[in-house]
Amino acid sequence: MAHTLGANQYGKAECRVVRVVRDTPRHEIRDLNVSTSLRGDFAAAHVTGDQTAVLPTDTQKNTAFAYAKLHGVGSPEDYALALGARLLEACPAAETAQVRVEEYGWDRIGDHSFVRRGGSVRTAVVTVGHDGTHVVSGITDLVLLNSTDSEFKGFLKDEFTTLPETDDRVLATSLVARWRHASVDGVDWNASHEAVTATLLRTFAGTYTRALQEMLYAMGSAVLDAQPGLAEIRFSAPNVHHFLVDFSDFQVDGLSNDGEVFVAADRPYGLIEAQVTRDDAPPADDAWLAVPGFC
Ligand SMILES: O=c1[nH]c(=O)c2[nH]c(=O)[nH]c2[nH]1
Repeated sequence: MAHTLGANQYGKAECRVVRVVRDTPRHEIRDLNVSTSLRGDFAAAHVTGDQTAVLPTDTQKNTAFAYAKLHGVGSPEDYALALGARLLEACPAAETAQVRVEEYGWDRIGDHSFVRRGGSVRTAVVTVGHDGTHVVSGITDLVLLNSTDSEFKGFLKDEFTTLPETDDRVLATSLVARWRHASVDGVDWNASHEAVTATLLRTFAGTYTRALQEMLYAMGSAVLDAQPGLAEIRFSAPNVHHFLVDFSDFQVDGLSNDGEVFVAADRPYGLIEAQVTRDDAPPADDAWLAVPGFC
């Protein structure tokens, strides 16, 4: 039966490009989800299998990361214009190069610390019983990032360990934190929630850590120190890995990556969970019953 190749395009979808500008101690970040598509005369690739005209999607991805450094990300439009022009030039069979960008906004909470704009959700779990009432307040999807002051080294190694040690990495998490009130009498719930959240942010921004584990304990300790009315706090913290993109194999003179361009990976992720409890905390009874997502 006769048939004809119709519309086609190809590219790399959802490159999670994170650009850190760290020329001064006050870092900037731009966080993008970048997709590229080339359209043009790619009939041979489909019909005869001849890939001569095809600029690999892998190359398109590499270019997206390299351009975050070479051109920078002043704005998504400006970056996309530069990347699109480069892809069109690099692939003669292409008639158009489309670059689609989603940018995630971050608010500053320190010189090198940021909280993702607008995503977090306040939670409350109240258990009313004949023998007592418990309130567990919390926050989910609190996305935090430190662009320095984080290391991970000195860890246990075996024959399957390949992770390089690092004394300067991006530390990012989408935090779930829940805290149990020791008493429910006379608590200003809104003020309490605001104060705990502020302590979490301030501690995340102000603490040099050697692991996410150390950060959770620091945040938990700071919250219990500042809020005598709390009995305990529990955390579930995915380690949102930001891998330094390796530019060393690119044939571009002087292109280095000194902690400036990262790929934000979504899966798999480390999942670090911890509880910090005041020594004289009243018993939790069934305050945590059916509260999901904790160790
Ligand atoms: O903060 C971290 N804690 C870990 O336990 C761990 N494991 C790992 O591979 N990276 C990290 N980072």
